[in-house]
Amino acid sequence: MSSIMNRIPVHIITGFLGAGKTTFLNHFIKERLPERIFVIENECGATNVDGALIMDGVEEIVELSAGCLCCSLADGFLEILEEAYKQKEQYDRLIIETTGIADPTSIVEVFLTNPLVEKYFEMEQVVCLVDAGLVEDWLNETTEALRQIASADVLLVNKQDTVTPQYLQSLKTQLSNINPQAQVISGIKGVFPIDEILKTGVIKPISIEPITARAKHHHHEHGDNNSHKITTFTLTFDKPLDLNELQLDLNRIVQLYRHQVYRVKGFIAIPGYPNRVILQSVRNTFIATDGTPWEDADNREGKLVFIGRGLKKAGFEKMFNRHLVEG
Ligand SMILES: Nc1nc2c(ncn2[C@@H]2O[C@H](COP(=O)(O)OP(=O)(O)OP(=O)(O)O)[C@@H](O)[C@H]2O)c(=O)[nH]1
Repeated sequence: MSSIMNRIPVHIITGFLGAGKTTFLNHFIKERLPERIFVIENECGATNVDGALIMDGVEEIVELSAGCLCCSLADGFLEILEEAYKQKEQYDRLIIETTGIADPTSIVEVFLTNPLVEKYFEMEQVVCLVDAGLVEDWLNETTEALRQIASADVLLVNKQDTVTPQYLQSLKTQLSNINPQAQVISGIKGVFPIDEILKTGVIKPISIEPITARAKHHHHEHGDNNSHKITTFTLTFDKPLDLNELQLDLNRIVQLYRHQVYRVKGFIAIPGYPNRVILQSVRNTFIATDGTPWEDADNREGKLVFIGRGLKKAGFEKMFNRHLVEG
């Protein structure tokens, strides 16, 4: 138990090319002084410039330039984590800055599914920097930007000086519509409220409730009428689900729809179990974790938010409804 208590907090900073990740990282480090931060920088390609741009005040910067964290995670990353763990007395937090085209869920996956890594490190949140002026273009032209936005717990809309206040407002609404679970904050030059950001994170069971509650406000469809053809919808279940049966289908979803489903996250009730079961897709897997206990007064309703491209709610609804059981 004590090792769980002392796990090292991990934060992922992602965001499309040039969105302001390094600028934000420097702000983070400055704001948290005298805390010591261990930074893992991932550069895709031969030249590794980001490391040189990071300000003083970090305990250590490890640069991983052998390949994208997203595409060749394998050994290099685990070795770096092992090294980071050995030095754990020397710093307070671990921050991983991904490349501008990384899929951050591949990194999240390691922290949630590798038992050794999970024992020593605690995934706190995925922070995604968004370039206010360019993000619409990136969403139209790439899939990476959407994957990053879909997997984030916090969306930091940077470079607000490059757009009008009206546009900024509509962009923030659009981002909330895409990822209803994420907190959306706008700012400039990477300056964002770190304390507020550190409080977020839906991966931790305890915080799933308020965040899903926020999703209620955007509980409508953004399918074919959305210019990016991005679909976000929420399935609600008024009864418990048979997790064993469901698991087979969940795995089918992530295999069959892996190019379309970018994120699924939420919680369900299962018969006779006292806690919410948190379900989330992380890359090609579905992970079920323990959530907060149900209170007697709760009607055990489950909710799952789907984010992807061209997903049809009705089909998923039908599939899930097959697994509804009496509580
Ligand atoms: N106008 C404007 N420029 C900004 C702002 N924030 C950062 N920049 C500039 O945007 C450029 C990219 O910032 P970085 O922090 O290097 O972005 P990054 O996401 O780390 O970039 P990559 O690692 O190349 O993907 C730099 O020239 C920054 O000075 C902002 O709020 N407004």
